[in-house]
Amino acid sequence: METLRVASLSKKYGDYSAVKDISFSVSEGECLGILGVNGAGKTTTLKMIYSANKITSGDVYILGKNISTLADRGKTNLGIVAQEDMLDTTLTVFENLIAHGICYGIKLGELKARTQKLLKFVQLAEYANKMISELSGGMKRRVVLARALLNEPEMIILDEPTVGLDIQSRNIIWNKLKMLKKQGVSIVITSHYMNEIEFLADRLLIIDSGVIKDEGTITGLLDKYQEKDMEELFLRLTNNK
Ligand SMILES: Nc1ncnc2c1ncn2[C@@H]1O[C@H](COP(=O)(O)OP(=O)(O)OP(=O)(O)O)[C@@H](O)[C@H]1O
Repeated sequence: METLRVASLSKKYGDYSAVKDISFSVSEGECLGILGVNGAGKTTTLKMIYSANKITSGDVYILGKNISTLADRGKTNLGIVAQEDMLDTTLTVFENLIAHGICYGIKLGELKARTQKLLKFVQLAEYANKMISELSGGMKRRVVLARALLNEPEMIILDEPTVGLDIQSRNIIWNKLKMLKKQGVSIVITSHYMNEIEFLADRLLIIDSGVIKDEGTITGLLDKYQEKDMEELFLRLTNNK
């Protein structure tokens, strides 16, 4: 089943075209890795999918529904890990998740149970009552991942989820994402870490200057361009080689 379909999506900031007529789709339980140099248009694309950016033209369908027709756009089926953590530093870890869950209309009893389960899932159960300011960067990213999963989304969108994290924190996040994928959750992820993409992505979308340069499986693209690794492939498709 198709979880996400992006059709002829474009974004202009004033006269500048950041995303130009791109189309792709993601199936149930599939992970799509979006690669591109700084400024290629990855975040702009993701933000249009999760309704943080106004779409200039084109359509986004989540589980077959055009998001422009949804009253509460995209909220119901999406989990979002944006580049910025956007955690409330005046609240504890537990309170942050509860406040977020309330926004989704999850009943308090159920919300508390989910929060406890998710904090265990991201290995932060013992930090539940700590203030956000007492956490390391890696711990905060794990709280953001737990927060993204509170509404039990069918698709998670992650914009550079592990940037700056140590390998332990990265591994925790990667393994959790792999587990979710096995459970049928669809994932769209951007990253500058090729090993992250190699570990998680079933399919790649390489974008450059707002257009799709190519897409396919890692092995399919390596074969097509006769490159031996992802870095070489990436450099070739983004005109740096
Ligand atoms: N709010 C904005 N107003 C004007 N231009 C913007 C805005 N946001 C992004 N841009 C421009 O749009 C282009 C695409 O930016 P975007 O953030 O989507 O790139 P990206 O591929 O996510 O880059 P990075 O890897 O650095 O996160 C860039 O040229 C950027 O300067």
